[in-house]
Amino acid sequence: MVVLSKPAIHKSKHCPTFFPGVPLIDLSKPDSKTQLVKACEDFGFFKVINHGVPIEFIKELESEAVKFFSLPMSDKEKAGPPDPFGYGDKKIGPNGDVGWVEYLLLTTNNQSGYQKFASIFGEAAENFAVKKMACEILEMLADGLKIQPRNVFSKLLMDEQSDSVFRLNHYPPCPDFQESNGRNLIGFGEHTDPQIISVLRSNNTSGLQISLKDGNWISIPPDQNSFFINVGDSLQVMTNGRFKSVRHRVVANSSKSRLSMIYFGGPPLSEKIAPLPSLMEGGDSLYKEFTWFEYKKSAYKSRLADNRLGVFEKIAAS
Ligand SMILES: C=C1C[C@]23C[C@@]1(O)CC[C@H]2[C@@]12CC[C@H](O)[C@@](C)(C(=O)O1)[C@H]2[C@@H]3C(=O)O
Ligand SMILES: O=C(O)CCC(=O)C(=O)O
Ligand SMILES: [Fe+2]
Repeated sequence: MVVLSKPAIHKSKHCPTFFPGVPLIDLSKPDSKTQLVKACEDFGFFKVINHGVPIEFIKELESEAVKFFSLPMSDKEKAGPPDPFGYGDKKIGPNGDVGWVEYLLLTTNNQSGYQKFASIFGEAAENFAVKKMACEILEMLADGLKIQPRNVFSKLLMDEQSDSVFRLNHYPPCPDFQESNGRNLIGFGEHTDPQIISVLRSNNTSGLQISLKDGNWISIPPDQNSFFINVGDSLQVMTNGRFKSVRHRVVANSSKSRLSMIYFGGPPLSEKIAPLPSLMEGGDSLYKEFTWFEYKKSAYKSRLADNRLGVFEKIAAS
């Protein structure tokens, strides 16, 4: 990777330990919808097993990604810059955020100019079958919340105009960096995902951390056979704050590289993002009305760690 500027070194008061309490949900079990709702309320994050995505597809996609990131920089740069889609190195977003990461950002609706890469990864992403799984989870959540119709969330991802993104992140090992006294080199700085739902699969290298409601950071043990699900800002709004979009980050590893693949399921640009009427206690929305286009426009003016929903919150009357 070309060093452009120095990624942040994060000083945490406590060295994070692996947290045993992250909800593990077996999607084949009949009671999983209740557990899904609880996980979205308590953490905005959970791990799923028996997800139905063939492991061969995941492995195939992983080996394509390894091949891509092993290419000479001059070849990788042919797929860049990453605004809005393409190859990026260290710089994340347009507003000065940096991390110890290189990545490939792709649209899932094939309007990307990077056809060569879109065709390898775009098709693989479909085969990756994550969209189907994401929709199943969203339908189980609607059932768990007792909302009709059950495709109230999933139809947004199924829409032809769905503004979804597929991302491959590669965090090379950083051998010069000695982890000590709770200091971590940031691979991907803390943030929430703006979309409805994010589906993440990584290799067996650790690094992902989530923030609990009390603000403590916990490390998520990697599991290459499972998927990790994040509630995004849009789902927080649609549930009027009942589900929490999870703050998360990735810390770099001194000896092993981490490879992650994430599907960000988003709505069509014209979609109004607002609480579902049945979830508005006392009829009040916590948020001002906005479309996904307006939210994205505002998000792209923000820094990674910003609270992007803040400007759309209604100030509680005193
Ligand atoms: C700093 C930024 C990068 C980001 C767009 C943003 O302005 C704020 C949100 C960031 C994020 C986080 C989740 C996804 O990785 C991402 C693709 C997204 O939709 O929002 C990134 C954006 C990015 O890397 O371009
Ligand atoms: O790479 C990871 O494990 C997570 C990255 C992430 O949160 C993101 O790309 O939005
Ligand atoms: Fe994220």
